[in-house]
Amino acid sequence: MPTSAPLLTADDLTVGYFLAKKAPRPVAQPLRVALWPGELVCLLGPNGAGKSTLLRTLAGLQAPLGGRLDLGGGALASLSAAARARQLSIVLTDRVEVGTLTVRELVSLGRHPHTNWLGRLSAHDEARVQAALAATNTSGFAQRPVGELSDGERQKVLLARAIAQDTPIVLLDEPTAHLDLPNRVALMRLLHGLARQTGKAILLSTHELDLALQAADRVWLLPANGQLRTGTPEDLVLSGAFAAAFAREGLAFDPATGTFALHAPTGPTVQLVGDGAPAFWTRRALEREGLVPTTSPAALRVTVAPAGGQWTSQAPGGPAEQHATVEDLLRALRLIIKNQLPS
Ligand SMILES: Nc1ncnc2c1ncn2[C@@H]1O[C@H](COP(=O)(O)OP(=O)(O)OP(=O)(O)O)[C@@H](O)[C@H]1O
Repeated sequence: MPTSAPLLTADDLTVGYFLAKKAPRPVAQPLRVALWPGELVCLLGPNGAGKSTLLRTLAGLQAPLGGRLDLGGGALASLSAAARARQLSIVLTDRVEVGTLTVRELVSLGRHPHTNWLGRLSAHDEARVQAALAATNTSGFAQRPVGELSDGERQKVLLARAIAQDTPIVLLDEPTAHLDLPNRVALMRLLHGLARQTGKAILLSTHELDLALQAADRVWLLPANGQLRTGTPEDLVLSGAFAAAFAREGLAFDPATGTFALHAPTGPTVQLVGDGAPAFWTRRALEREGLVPTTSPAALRVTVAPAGGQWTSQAPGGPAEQHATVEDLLRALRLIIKNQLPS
């Protein structure tokens, strides 16, 4: 745990909605959390668990049903909108209507909480805008109208605006939603570096479980039962909390590989001999076939050459057969299973 003071604390905080006749409808159990400087925190949980509701509440856009929320040492509710905007920026998933603003103009709006009443940007403000455009790889279309951008481009521009706002706390609701895989990885790397280098606390909700487990310093795990758990990704995986939060019938999280099992085994066990990338990908192919790869001795054996490019299969009592591709190997295994390993 960092030694400095937290930037934001929530105590006994209940988030949710007031329904008809002011009846409160909490979407999570009362929670106690803190955001620390320099940490990238990923808020994970299944659909409808309450991630957006929690983010909006932490940003002061939605009143809590109960409890206490402090920002920068004082109650969040007591801060003016301008003071709050100097402490905290948020990017939501809602589509923002920006008229004919160009990318640069929209990102420049991020400096608004720091400018005087005329709203004129200083050289320092301009430099911040420029740096935010560069960091998010959006300088190339700075002069284009935001209305003409693709969803992924717009998402990066909104992040650029939040970075230009340069607040100690940054909250992002599903910032990876419209990005392709390389851009998702780049974004997580950017946010992790930003938190580390600038001491900001960055909290983002995401359904990118794999990326979040790799990048997050801390995970806030919000399961459907509304009981928030926090910890390092590793502690939450090893304790079983992560698997429990995403448990579904027939879907299991495998803590040994950090992935959800896509294929249910239906075939025999195969001893897989070999290591490195060739063995990893061979294992994936065997699992897709419904086989159960193991390192222990088994009647059926597959050996992967250390440099890849060559596989050997061997049925019980049969000769060893060479294969040049995974495709050939799988074809041979299907024949062996059909003819020599009757179920
Ligand atoms: N304005 C609203 N009034 C009442 N209930 C709402 C309102 N907005 C959302 N909810 C409910 O609050 C719960 C949490 O919704 P929320 O959008 O916070 O979940 P989420 O974890 O962000 O979901 P997702 O991963 O699908 O985006 C859901 O049951 C949702 O139906």
